[in-house]
Amino acid sequence: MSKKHSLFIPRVTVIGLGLIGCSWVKGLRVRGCVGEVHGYDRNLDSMQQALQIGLIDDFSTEITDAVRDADLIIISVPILAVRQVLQDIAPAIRDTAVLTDVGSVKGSVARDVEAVFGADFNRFVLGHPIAGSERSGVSAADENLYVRHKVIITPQAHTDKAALRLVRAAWCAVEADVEHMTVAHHDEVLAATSHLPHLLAYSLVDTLANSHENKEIFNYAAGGFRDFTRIAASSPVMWRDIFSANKEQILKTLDLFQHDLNFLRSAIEQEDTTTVMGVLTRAKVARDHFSKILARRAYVDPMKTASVTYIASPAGSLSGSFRVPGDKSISHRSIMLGSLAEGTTEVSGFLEGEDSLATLQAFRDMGVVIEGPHRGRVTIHGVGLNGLQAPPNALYLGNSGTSMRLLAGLMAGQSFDVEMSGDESLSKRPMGRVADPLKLMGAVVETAEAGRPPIKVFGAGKLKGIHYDLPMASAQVKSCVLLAGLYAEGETSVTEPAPTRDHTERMLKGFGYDVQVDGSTVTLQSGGKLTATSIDVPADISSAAFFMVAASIAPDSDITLEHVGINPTRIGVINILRAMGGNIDVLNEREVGGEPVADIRIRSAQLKGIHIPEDQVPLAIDEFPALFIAAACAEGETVLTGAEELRVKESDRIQAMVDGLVTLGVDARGTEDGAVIQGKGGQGMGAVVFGGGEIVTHHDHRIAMSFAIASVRAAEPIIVLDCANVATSFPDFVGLANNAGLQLDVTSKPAE
Ligand SMILES: O=C(O)C1=C[C@@H](OP(=O)(O)O)[C@@H](O)[C@H](O)C1
Ligand SMILES: C=C(OP(=O)(O)O)C(=O)O
Repeated sequence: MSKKHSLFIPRVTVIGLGLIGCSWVKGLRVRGCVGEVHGYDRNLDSMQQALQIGLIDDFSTEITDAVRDADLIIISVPILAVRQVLQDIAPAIRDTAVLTDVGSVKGSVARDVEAVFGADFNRFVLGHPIAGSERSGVSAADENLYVRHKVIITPQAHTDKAALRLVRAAWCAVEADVEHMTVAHHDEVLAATSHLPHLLAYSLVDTLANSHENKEIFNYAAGGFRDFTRIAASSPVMWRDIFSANKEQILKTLDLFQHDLNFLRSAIEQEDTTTVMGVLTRAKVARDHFSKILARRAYVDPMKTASVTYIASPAGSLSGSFRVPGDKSISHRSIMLGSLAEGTTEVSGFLEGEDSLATLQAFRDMGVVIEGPHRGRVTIHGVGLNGLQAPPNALYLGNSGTSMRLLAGLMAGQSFDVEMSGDESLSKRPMGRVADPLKLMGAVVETAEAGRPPIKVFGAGKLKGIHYDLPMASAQVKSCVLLAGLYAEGETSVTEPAPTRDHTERMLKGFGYDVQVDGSTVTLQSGGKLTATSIDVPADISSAAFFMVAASIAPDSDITLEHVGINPTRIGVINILRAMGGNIDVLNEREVGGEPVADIRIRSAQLKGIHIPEDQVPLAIDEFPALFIAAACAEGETVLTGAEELRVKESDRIQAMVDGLVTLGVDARGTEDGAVIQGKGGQGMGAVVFGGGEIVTHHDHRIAMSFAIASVRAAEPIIVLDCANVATSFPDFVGLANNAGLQLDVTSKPAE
């Protein structure tokens, strides 16, 4: 869509009437930003055609005539023709004229400008639009070719500011996104992202065309060949010029590529399928990530997620028997221990949520070959306790506190340095709680201000085993210390103030590592090894909790949640709901890979308010947002105490829940370590509890899902804002919820 622009350039000359230059002037013209446009091309036909379609107002067969009056001269010719053009126009240009180009290599053009005009010529602004099309020439000119496409300008130290402003404005006027880079950086980046792929495409087509079986090859060349070589149909002159003008950078990236190609070749020759899988899986992940960026059109910052809103309309009862996704805590640990094991670990039921995928990616970044996930199946080619490699960049752990805290412990035992960062929410969460014990063990750890991420762990020297009394009931801190203990001299033990989830201890045992548990103290020695195993990840009781509460509070509901993990350190939600009068049956109890599992049947029940026993708090720590909704639907008051940890989760969950409840008309207030909620369920199961309203989730997945389920007792729709992070722990929450009987609509728009 074109919009009017305040820029006005009286006279523009475009030299070289190809797609790139013509689209720019057409865009300027359509938007009313130019007075007259003059054209010059070596080809008379092109000039006549451009005149005919009104793209230019006149043309000259003498290049000097074309530029004589121009305020802005756009040079859009093949790179190696630039110097001659500059020499030809030098005697004729006005001494206020601004010049610019659109070439794919900037270093060579900078050298041409200097050679022709001298080192202090400051009115040439080097530019390069990253846009194009298979079509070419005057007739293909498109006034919207640059809309929201990147244009890179590479100003030099001496470039005149006013000239720079003019060229920038001329690109912005055609709605391009202008970025600045140095000349050298531009040529390095483009060599890798554009020049090398073109070189390879031309070379492959040439190789195959020369082969004896070329007929055969081209007859069946529909798939990969076609996709890979599309760009070999581009202009040979243009690319000959680029390959020569950016020779050094292209050769550098080609050498790197050849080295890696040889590596892959020898892996195939030696039938080293793990190495081959490593290359393929890493490449696939990178390409998938890139596709997502492309899908949002390359101009959107990939770190910013789309904004997703749930519109939760009043719904009836819940029914059905279904399985929620895999346990997040166990999924994280399966990747960690599987990576550090000797041999190949097979995981099924893995949670394909963003948090556990962040852990998976971190280990890929450290050189572990991991296949999948595919329908919850993951194959991890363990590298042994000392087989991790330094990652090429900082590990990005998104929204996931578990990833960062557990990894901190493991990283302290490595011989390399690692930096770990996360999203806005994770960047606010306390990491001092893991840095402190690690420092006691001799690790060198740095955090940002006030113990927040990013966190740097330096692979300095030897760790020593310690005994650590946990200052808070945290499984993440406990696990961090134990995992560091795998690398620490002697014995490491941790005593917890209250039982917290024990998946690390159980899984270490499952991998054959000796772990002693004595009351509230866990002890291990270094020097052992992990042996690969199979892991069946049960459904996550924390995800099941939303349906346990929803089915309890929605009238006439009866659901069964299949294969749910009921580890005794996780069943607080069942105990609390039962204490409130919930109708919950735990069926078919069994043990799968060291973790107890059951099917859980939940039927509607009139709940009553209680004072939640403090010993249940760590056992239900992630379920409180959902339990607050249950409390609002209960008869009488519910009091929560001893739950100050809720204030340092993905959001301050006490505040976020209380605020949301108040918005929906419930009398609730936060206390330092909990909340007091006046239940509105006294009118019976059929009565509504919540009014409509707009809920601020602070991008916290559990706040979002909790208010979504509140709709089963709402009078009006509940609008739940910023729900994108539900994907961290519960992909397809909406699909499962709607199947069970909720009425959730989703609206999504890309990030601003
Ligand atoms: O160890 C784990 O997998 C987790 C421990 C808990 O955190 P804390 O250790 O901070 O209580 C929990 O809230 C988190 O969702 C997962
Ligand atoms: C607190 C949670 O996770 P984490 O600490 O891993 O971000 C959660 O999932 O509720």
